[in-house]
Formats: sequence, structure tokens, C-alpha cells
Amino acid sequence: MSVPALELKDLRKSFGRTEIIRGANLSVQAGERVAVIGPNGAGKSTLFNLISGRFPATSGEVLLHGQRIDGKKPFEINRLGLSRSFQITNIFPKLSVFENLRCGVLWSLGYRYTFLKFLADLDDANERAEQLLHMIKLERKRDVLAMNLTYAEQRALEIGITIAGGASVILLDEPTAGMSKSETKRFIDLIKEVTVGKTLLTVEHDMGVVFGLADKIAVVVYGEVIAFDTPDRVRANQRVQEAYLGSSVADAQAGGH
Ligand SMILES: Nc1ncnc2c1ncn2[C@@H]1O[C@H](COP(=O)(O)OP(=O)(O)OP(=O)(O)O)[C@@H](O)[C@H]1O
Repeated sequence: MSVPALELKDLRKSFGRTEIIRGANLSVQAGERVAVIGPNGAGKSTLFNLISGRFPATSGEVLLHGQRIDGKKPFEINRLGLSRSFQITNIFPKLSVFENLRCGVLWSLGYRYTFLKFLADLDDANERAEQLLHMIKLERKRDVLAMNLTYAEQRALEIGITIAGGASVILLDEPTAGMSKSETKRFIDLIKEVTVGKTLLTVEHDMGVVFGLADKIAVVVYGEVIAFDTPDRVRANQRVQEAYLGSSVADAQAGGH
């Protein structure tokens, strides 16, 4: 089997004396779309924070395409090809949609570049920002200030910024939270389109989104990944049903989502 795009090995994180992540293991192949699910407080966001370098792990390893990234800074991890959305907080409200995308592109070039190289790259950055604008279907909002977009449009812009640097591994935290049903459906399609060929991890509560988006589901319970498999197999997994999923799936199948 090829080198996993992302791998967690016996990852642990304690806050004070409380161990929140308790030996998490996960191996995600390149191109897989993975939904991370689990009860409230199970440690899903903490896992994302460990992977993206926001928190240091207490022990264990995180590997991106076989390279250790635990202990690195978030921006270093980003430049190695892993990008995480921070919901709408990394949008500049007083810049236009286009300018926001261009900032995302330029930022990802980083300061490896000299100023002259930077100037030479501006044309490329403009072109890439136009491309992204098209991908997230906000062409008609090109020059609108981000603060004047609808909520769903802001979330789309957020995805555009997240993928701007061409990262191969994308982490999205509840990408459809706060959206209506029809917006959610459109948004799932958008996420699928813009992440073709990439590895995607989402934290998700909405079972409709999980089953619509994910090739595989990672079930996190009490700081451990207790199952990692296709949606059908996870749905049938006795341990998962007992621990968590049974009632949610029943709800989803009954049209509760
Ligand atoms: N910075 C922190 N300091 C102390 N405790 C924390 C910190 N961050 C998270 N925790 C604790 O870790 C546990 C797991 O939280 P986390 O947010 O990762 O869960 P989650 O699975 O994402 O939950 P939810 O589905 O409710 O978002 C919780 O008990 C939380 O209180």
C-alpha cells in the first residue's frame, strides 16, 4: 500500500491531568474523503488542532505523506501541504471576494520568495485567484466586500481560501454548519468538486452530510478512533451502534436530517 496522505500513530493529548486524546490511530490514503464523527466532547476538534499544529501533542506522531509534522508550527504544516479552514475567521471582511482569494494565494507562497520573485508571481496569483473564484461559483460577487456576502457565500469563500495554496490535504470543521437544507446540498457538491484528487477530512455532526460526502467514516469516542471504515460498514458496526451511531442513523433514515 502507498504511503498514507495522513497518519496518526498512538496520538495523545492531555489538558492538565485529563487525557482527552487517548492513543488515536488513523491512516488515510491519498484522495480519500473522511468524515470524523463522534459524540460531543469526544475530541474531534482537538484531533484537528493536533493535526494542524495548533496544539502540541503530548505524545505520538502525526505524519503527512510519511513526514513527521507533529511539533511543527501551523504555517509550516500548511506549507507542507495541509490546509485547515478556521470557519469564517480567516476572511478579511473589508476586502473583496477576489482580494480575499488573492491574499490566500499570496500567503501560501510564503516568504521563501524574495520580493522580486514575489512581484513576478503576482500575475500568477491573479490568475489563480480568478480560477478559485470560478471554482467556488462566486464570479458575480467578485468585487463585493466579504462582509456583504450571505452566510453560505462566506462559507464558500472560506473553502476557496482554504484550497488557495493548492494543499493536498484539506481539513474542514463542520463545513455546512448553520446552513439550510438546500444550501447544505449545494455545498456538499461544491466541496466534492473543489477537492477532487485531494484528501479531505471533515468534522461533521449532520449524518446527511456524512453519508453524502464521505468515502470513509472515522468514529471518535472518548479520545480514540474506535472504527474507521466505509459508511455501510460503519453503519453495521455493532460497537459503533452501541457507542454512538445507532440513534443518529435511525434519525437520518427516518428523515430526521
Ligand atoms: N484548550 C483546552 N483546554 C482544556 N480542555 C479542553 C481544551 N480543548 C478541549 N478541551 C476539552 O477536551 C474535550 C474534547 O473537546 P473537543 O472540542 O475536542 O470535542 P469535540 O468532539 O470536538 O466536541 P463537539 O462535538 O462538542 O465539538 C472536552 O471535554 C473539552 O472540554
